[in-house]
Amino acid sequence: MNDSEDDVTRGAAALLVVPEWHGQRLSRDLDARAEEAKGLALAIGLDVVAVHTLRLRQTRAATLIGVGQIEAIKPDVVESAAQLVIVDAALTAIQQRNLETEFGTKVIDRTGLILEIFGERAATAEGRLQVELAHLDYQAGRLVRSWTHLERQRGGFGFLGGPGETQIEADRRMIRNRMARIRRQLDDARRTRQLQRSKRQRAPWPVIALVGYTNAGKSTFFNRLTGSDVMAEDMLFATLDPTMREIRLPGIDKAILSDTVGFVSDLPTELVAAFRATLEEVTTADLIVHVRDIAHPDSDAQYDDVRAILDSLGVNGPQETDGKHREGEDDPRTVPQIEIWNKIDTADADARARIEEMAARRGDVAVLSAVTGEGVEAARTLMASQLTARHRVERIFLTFDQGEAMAWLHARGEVLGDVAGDEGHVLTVRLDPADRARFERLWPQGNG
Ligand SMILES: Nc1nc2c(ncn2[C@@H]2O[C@H](COP(=O)(O)OP(=O)(O)OP(=O)(O)O)[C@@H](O)[C@H]2O)c(=O)[nH]1
Ligand SMILES: [Mg+2]
Repeated sequence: MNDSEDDVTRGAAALLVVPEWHGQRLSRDLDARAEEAKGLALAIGLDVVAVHTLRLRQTRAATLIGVGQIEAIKPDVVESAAQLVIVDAALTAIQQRNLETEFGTKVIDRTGLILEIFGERAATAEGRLQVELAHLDYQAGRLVRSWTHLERQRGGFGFLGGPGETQIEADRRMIRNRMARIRRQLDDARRTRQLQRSKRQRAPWPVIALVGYTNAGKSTFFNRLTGSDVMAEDMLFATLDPTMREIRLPGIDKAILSDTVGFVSDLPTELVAAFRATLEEVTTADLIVHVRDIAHPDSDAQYDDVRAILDSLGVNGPQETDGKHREGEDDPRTVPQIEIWNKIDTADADARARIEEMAARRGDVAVLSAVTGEGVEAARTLMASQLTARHRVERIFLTFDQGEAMAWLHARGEVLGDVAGDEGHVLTVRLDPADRARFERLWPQGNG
């Protein structure tokens, strides 16, 4: 095995292998997949010097890809002076090791790559713990020498140079202990966050969460709406930790807009939990805005990936077979959703006409360009109308000393009437059913 892997860092030359085999991710275009994988590599500063897309008739247990294909790639590894080979698939520990021997370089798979990015991007203490946990989980299954942020951080676990049994056992124990400690720390962090969130729920402002596939343009749209300057780049996973800002919408004085981590297909299972925790904000949002790169060749496949994650978060409500949004759904866990079909400026005239026609048939879609600003006003109006669409008119009695509840109702709903009696007010308020329930929790009616 090659011994130079510790030098593999940012700027390293990488050769990318994108295999495809029957029954796997057929919804995606192989070239688009190669582009995405390149984007992932770029996101941690690797320099992709060569790309090999492969069609496999069957996968090989020892190396995933075929012997002939390995032989075909080998000379290119040498010629391109690649220090690293990235395989855009999930490799077993054995496959990874065998390929490293064949190529004489480090080999990482898609999971390893995404873990690297998350490791580099996680900015909060909790985010870092989650990523480390995912990384340890991944490591535990493959106690071989490997290139990981963990090693870079802690100077290695001693996987170097084919460790003996005892060394591996010791490493395993160390990993288990560390994982247990992280889980405890994460539990603490989660409790703190829940506390903070329940405080925030008292705040009367509606929360809008932007979600979407990585690079769809969430941060660009966010910046346009908020006039702020969140990192928006042609880079996958530019945003990892959620960012929140106040915005104004037509008829809504104040709402909180939250930018979130981008989704990606085949998210490593080890990372799904970390990913979900990052997205917890989304589950308590008043409106989910799904930002899509509508001109991307894999736009539909990306849509399905995002919907699947939203399903797993439980925000899509009871599932219908056609996967369409439900109209007038009252399940309190269901968060209303709209779609932003972004990057319309990059579509050619024909595609644009088709896209606009499709959007016109739906009441929950806004077509726009976050870069040129075209369509953004209409999107703001759509967001505002969706926030108020489910509202019902309610009558609520408040005693004179319930000033805080009164202010909450004024901010959160639309007060249509206020009749003062001997003991208090009877307010006629247009309110979202979810807010009605929230109000009931905050100020239970009947005790005051
Ligand atoms: N042409 C065009 N480019 C856009 C548009 N919106 C965003 N982009 C570009 O797409 C790239 C990604 O934009 P971001 O806003 O960072 O995307 P994101 O969804 O926040 O990505 P992650 O944070 O990585 O998940 C950037 O290069 C943007 O300039 C658009 O409407 N038109
Ligand atoms: Mg972003």
